[in-house]
Amino acid sequence: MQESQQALPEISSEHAAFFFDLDGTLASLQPEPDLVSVPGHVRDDLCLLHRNTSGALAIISGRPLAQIDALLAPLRLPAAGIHGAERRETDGRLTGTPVGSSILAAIEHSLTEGIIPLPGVVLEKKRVAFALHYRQAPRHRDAVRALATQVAAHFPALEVQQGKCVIELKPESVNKGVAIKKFMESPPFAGRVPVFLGDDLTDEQRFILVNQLKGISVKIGEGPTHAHYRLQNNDAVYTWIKQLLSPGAGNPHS
Ligand SMILES: O=P(O)(O)OC[C@H]1O[C@H](O[C@H]2O[C@H](CO)[C@@H](O)[C@H](O)[C@H]2O)[C@H](O)[C@@H](O)[C@@H]1O
Repeated sequence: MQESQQALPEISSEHAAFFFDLDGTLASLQPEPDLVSVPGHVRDDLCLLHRNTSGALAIISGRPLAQIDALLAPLRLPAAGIHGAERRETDGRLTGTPVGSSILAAIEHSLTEGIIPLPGVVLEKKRVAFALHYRQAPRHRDAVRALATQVAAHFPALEVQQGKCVIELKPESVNKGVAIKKFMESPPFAGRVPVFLGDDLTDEQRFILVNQLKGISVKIGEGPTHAHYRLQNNDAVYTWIKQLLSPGAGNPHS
């Protein structure tokens, strides 16, 4: 893991496939998930970049597709939601990873009961995953992790994942790396250079994957990382996207 990175290289949208994380990358972190928004000018720029790449731009997020769409409306981009458990392909086709409803009900019951003695901890239920948020009650971090681990032990199809002030229970067969690889297998992504921007600890494995694919990995914010490049914050991401859209960007011959 490194602390500092070189300046981002020139990137031509003709040859790149862009993958954006949402919270912490396209949107600034907020005290609660529902308070998040993506500025209108950023949505406009994503729309242009999507067009300039002939559609090779996808959102890779822990949020469900429905929330991704609500945050980016009216855009409906190719996307992997719930860390890849839900996917919308370039042609709009939807696929999902199923988890039995009785399992989901049992987990929801255990987590709901389990957080009663942990005031300030919020349970977010996604279609096939759960997030236990402790941003408002950081003192409960260890108890939240213990609860999630204990519940996951009964359901091997699910695994525990640490995020920023959140512990998630998600299908173990999916992750953002698998989602990026799948997009890269078909047009318009295939044959392009993958560019992935993320901010979280869970994005580190994705940075390693993108490095292996000879792509461009970009960490948002501070801290050690496997990413080769860094942008300091969301505003720097917005400025960088804007630069990609300027005439001749990334094309030394124009
Ligand atoms: O993969 P991402 O797009 O980065 O999504 C990761 C999780 O983001 C959300 O939680 C995080 O953002 C919240 C709003 O800023 C913040 O309050 C929370 O502490 C963060 O963990 C979302 O609620 C989760 O479902 C996503 O998995």
